[in-house]
Amino acid sequence: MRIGILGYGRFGRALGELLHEAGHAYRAWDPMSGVPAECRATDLPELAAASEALVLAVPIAAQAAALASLRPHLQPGQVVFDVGSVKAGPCALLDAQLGEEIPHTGTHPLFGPVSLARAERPLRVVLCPSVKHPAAADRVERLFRSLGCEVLRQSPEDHDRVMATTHALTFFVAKGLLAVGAGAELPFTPPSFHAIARTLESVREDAGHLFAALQNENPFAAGAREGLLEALSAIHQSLAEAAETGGGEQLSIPDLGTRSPVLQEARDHIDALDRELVALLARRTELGLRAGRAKAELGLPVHDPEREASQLQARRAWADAAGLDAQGVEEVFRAVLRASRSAQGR
Ligand SMILES: C=C(O[C@@H]1C=C(C(=O)O)C=C[C@H]1O)C(=O)O
Repeated sequence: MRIGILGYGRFGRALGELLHEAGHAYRAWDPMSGVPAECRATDLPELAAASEALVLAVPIAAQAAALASLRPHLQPGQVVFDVGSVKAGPCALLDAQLGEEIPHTGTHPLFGPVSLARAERPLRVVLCPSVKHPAAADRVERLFRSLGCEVLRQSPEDHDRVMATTHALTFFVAKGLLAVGAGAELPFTPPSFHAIARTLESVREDAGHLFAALQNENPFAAGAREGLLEALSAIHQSLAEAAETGGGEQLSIPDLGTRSPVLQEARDHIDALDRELVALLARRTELGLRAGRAKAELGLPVHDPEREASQLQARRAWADAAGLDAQGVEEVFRAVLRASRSAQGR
């Protein structure tokens, strides 16, 4: 399928790379940011004429204007979809501006430039079909599946309701934590903070317009924020009361039931950890394939003994620092490198 991307910001560019990796031809147009010459459309009419599917990858606040300027150049054989993080407004806009005539569907890819660069998997997409165009939803679903994505269908409202308490609240809490200095360089942090520290990092890296859109364009976000603030005040209040009365009953964490025996518990943790290791190996394989494609474009061979030697040296040093047997860790990485090379076809 020939794809046209309207809007070549951070997401448009990342989507273009994903399409390219999956072997799709795409072209892009953006009046603001520089599209590389090899995939740049001359102008909007030319982009529309050359594409079977058109992706609206502009900030939500700019969707109406972008769609209005695209509309005169669209044909009924094409399909249009947006990739915005909220769905009620954008899906209504697509329906209003494209109507019965131009097939369209709303989508929200649950990944972005940061998670794609880190080769995080699985890639998931929420698809909000227009009742007017069931076949368009099927076409766009097939396109995303061909990129290796899992596709989940939802109504725009159901999508936005879930996003209000997850996406919007995560950004809200992260903003608050950053505002009180939790994102600063700190001399030490406890393990319980590590997961949220990663969230702060990705929120900081996200485009500025995203925060406003998540909060203001999602019809359920304000209610979710109020609910969270009320819940936090109630906890704050009961902490203050407990401090006064010396009690702590209402603050005790739920009873987790009988603890599993030590061996079982250790094995459960080992299984969970190995599962994480396998997920990490999958990401590493993906990154190896990406490096392989980059080397192919540069005309370099897959096997790079110099790079491997320095990798093994660094990993031995990391093992030493962690109090592990350096030789054993080196053997693990030799196996990892062999698997990575063979995934790259060598
Ligand atoms: C991925 C690459 O290709 C090969 C595999 C490597 C790896 O998996 O880390 C490293 C060097 C190469 O022999 C690369 O060059 O970075």
